[in-house]
Amino acid sequence: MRSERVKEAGAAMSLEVKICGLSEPRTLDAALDAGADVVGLVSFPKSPRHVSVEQAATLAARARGRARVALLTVDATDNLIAELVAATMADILQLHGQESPERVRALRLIFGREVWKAVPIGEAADVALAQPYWDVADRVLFDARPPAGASLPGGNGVAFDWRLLADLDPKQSFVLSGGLTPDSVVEAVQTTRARAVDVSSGVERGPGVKDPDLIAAFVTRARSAAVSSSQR
Ligand SMILES: O=C(O)c1ccccc1NCC(=O)[C@H](O)[C@H](O)COP(=O)(O)O
Repeated sequence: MRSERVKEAGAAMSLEVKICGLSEPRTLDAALDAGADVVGLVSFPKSPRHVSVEQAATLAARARGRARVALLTVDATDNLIAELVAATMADILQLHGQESPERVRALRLIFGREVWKAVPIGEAADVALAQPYWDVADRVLFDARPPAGASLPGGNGVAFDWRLLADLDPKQSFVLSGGLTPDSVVEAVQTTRARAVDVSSGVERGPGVKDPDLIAAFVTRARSAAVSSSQR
């Protein structure tokens, strides 16, 4: 019995924290110094967080050995992903477009990387959109559905109703994303019992302008959320 409790506590306390959309060494270092588990690099030219292949290579080299690197793409071609993977040796491919389950399966086979598939949540029925991805992706990343007229499929600083995830099988390992902030991450983790969280806008002073203090606060609060959840 005790070993189960210890295992559960360990699992709950091993909340993984991803800081996404890092684009310069100074704020990447802030995320690394804060203890982020994953740093996300966005390859999507319309994004204020977009980095070139060369920039991604520099940032990934800086993170190596300190955090896992997630490459974030949107309906990207094999060639672009191959170029980015070769330049960064990224650990995770985060697919944030309309990629089908078959595409997810194929990319995982081609590149041999962990694959996270973003699923947009706007209403209860949207949670079922994750169904076909559980078996092909390593993780589903639940993000808020972009608001009408948004130019980005993610990184919009919009949260969804976390209660919509209440009926998920606890064995399903997902990443909670969408509008999280240092002030909301504790409630978000306690509401969803997420084992991983992801943030971009909530640690920025402006679009694409990451703030080291907000990054540190987010990681600290997320860690405290994991501890308090494990004690419930
Ligand atoms: O961050 C972006 O600019 C972005 C652009 C295009 C597709 C996805 C993007 N971000 C994906 C992420 O993983 C974000 O961290 C996630 O959407 C949460 O963003 P936020 O609500 O701003 O915290």
